[in-house]
Amino acid sequence: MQRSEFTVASAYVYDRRSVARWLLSHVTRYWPFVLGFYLCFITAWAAYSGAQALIGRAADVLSGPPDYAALTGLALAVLAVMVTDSVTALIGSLSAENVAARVEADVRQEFYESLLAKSKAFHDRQRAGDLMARATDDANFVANMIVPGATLISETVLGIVVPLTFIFFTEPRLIIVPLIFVAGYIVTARWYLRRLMPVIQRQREQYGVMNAGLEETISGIEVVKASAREALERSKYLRNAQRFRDLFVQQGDIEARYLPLLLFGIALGAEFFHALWLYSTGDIGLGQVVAVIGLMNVLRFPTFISLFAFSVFQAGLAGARRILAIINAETDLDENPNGYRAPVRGEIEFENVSFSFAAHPGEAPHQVLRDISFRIAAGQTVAIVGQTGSGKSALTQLVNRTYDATSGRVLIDGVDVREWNLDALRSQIGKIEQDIFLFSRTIGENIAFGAPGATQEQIEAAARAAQAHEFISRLPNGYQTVIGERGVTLSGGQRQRIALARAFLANPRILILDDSTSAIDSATEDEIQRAIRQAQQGRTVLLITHRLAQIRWADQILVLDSGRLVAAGTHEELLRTSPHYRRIFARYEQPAARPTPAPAAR
Ligand SMILES: Nc1ncnc2c1ncn2[C@@H]1O[C@H](COP(=O)(O)OP(=O)(O)OP(=O)(O)O)[C@@H](O)[C@H]1O
Repeated sequence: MQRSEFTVASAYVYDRRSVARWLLSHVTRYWPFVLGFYLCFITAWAAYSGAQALIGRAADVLSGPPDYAALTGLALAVLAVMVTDSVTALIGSLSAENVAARVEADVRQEFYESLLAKSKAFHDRQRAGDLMARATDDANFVANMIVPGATLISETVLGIVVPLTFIFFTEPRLIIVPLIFVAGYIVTARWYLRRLMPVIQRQREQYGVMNAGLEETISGIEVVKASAREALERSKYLRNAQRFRDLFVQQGDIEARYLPLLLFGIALGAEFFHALWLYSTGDIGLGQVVAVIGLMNVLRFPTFISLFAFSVFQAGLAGARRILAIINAETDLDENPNGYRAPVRGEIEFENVSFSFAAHPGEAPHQVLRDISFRIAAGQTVAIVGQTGSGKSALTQLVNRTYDATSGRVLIDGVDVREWNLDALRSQIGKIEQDIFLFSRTIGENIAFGAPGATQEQIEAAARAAQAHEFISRLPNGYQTVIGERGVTLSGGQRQRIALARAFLANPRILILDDSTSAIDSATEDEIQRAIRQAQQGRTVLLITHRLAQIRWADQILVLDSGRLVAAGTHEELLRTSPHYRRIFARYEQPAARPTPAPAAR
């Protein structure tokens, strides 16, 4: 069974063992519509071919003595079958459209849920723009694969089989040429598809690459502008767009060599010749000649349209392959639905923990944490210090299972984090990241992100505790102010206070604060420090910070150096015993020459 960090109990189960099975399981979910489509289209093609046979019979009547009653009957019959053809084709199309629209929506939903279920390590390896291309464009191609792709292919098959059946019953000998044509058609169409498929697959991939580049440039537009890299980014995009265009030109080249149309022309001529020869020997009448040529002409549409239908179908198949590859991609963690659930007390223990980020294929894994052991009692505040890149963030990411330790154990309240139910564990651990992410929703919704049922009073109380209420109240719409894309309309300090309010409201038993007071002025810092001190009450806090005042308050300080825990203790102890700490302390002290707020009594 596939691992997953998130599952929807009521989700429909699709067969994901291969692309064909997956698509089939999506389509057959709506089998009554599929059945409706086929019944309608078989009727429509039978009616259309039947009309040709009736016209042939009319030609027979016309070549004999005048029989107006028979001609009127035949004309009415042609009218009736053509109306039947139109009505059933219409109902059939509606059924097919219904299936396509539903499958497209289902595929997107399934893809989205699978993305939510993947681990952070999986997302580290993916480019957001490429995932978006799969969710939007590829899902759309899957729908196109059904309408017009599969419907036109079905029409192609019906549009060949039905007229051939009518030809056989008109005159069995006249089936020879159409059968040779069908054999030639199958061989040439297969050859065409084999050439087309790799080009279309590359097209889909290239679209993902192009989209990923676009997404990166837009997300990093500030860096692009600050570095005056517009021209370079433009030429990179142009190269990607040209590669995409070239693949379409290549597709056009393959399509231009579509041989079945040429075969059809030859077959029509040969069949006409054969029919006339049988007519000249008196084996068949004029009506049969007219009917058979009419039926042969019916083959023209399916032969022609299959060129387009195959391309659309192949593009859908390539899109489906790309979507299913992500859905089926192995993820590292599992939500452990039957795992341990309990209110967290807040005790954290690392037992000989080592950790490496998953390496790219062919690369040696880069060990970030090495053989780390320590114990934090519930309710303690622990500062983690060390040079940049020493593994401070990585260490905290093992606590809430953003990643799993490569070896050793991380225990919360004496239970290995891997044995915890993932939801129970994560919902009780709050984190304020270095780079605070705010959603383009109202400030109130952002604060209530971890506690969706919170009332306005609770949201405001949390904002007050985080020293954020005042600035929020000054905003034009207060708590209803919608934050711009990626929170750009707020300053760094304001964002940090919103993140703190979010943490207050979620009220986690363990709180991780990653460098959360960097780059703010001292007045704001003072407010934030007050908020942080409040946040520390009654919970275990892991603090990654360069602020000496905060480090001094800590019950315990962990000193990391290149992924190793080189010292642990209180500020005074470490000053006496750890040269590493003294060095870090000295470095932190210099930029802190400006007044830092006095540590509050704890
Ligand atoms: N997603 C990732 N994939 C691979 N390597 C990573 C990833 N994130 C961080 N690293 C690497 O892991 C090492 C430790 O990073 P980490 O962010 O834990 O350091 P840090 O001590 O928190 O640094 P800083 O103080 O600069 O935030 C670094 O060498 C970094 O390059």
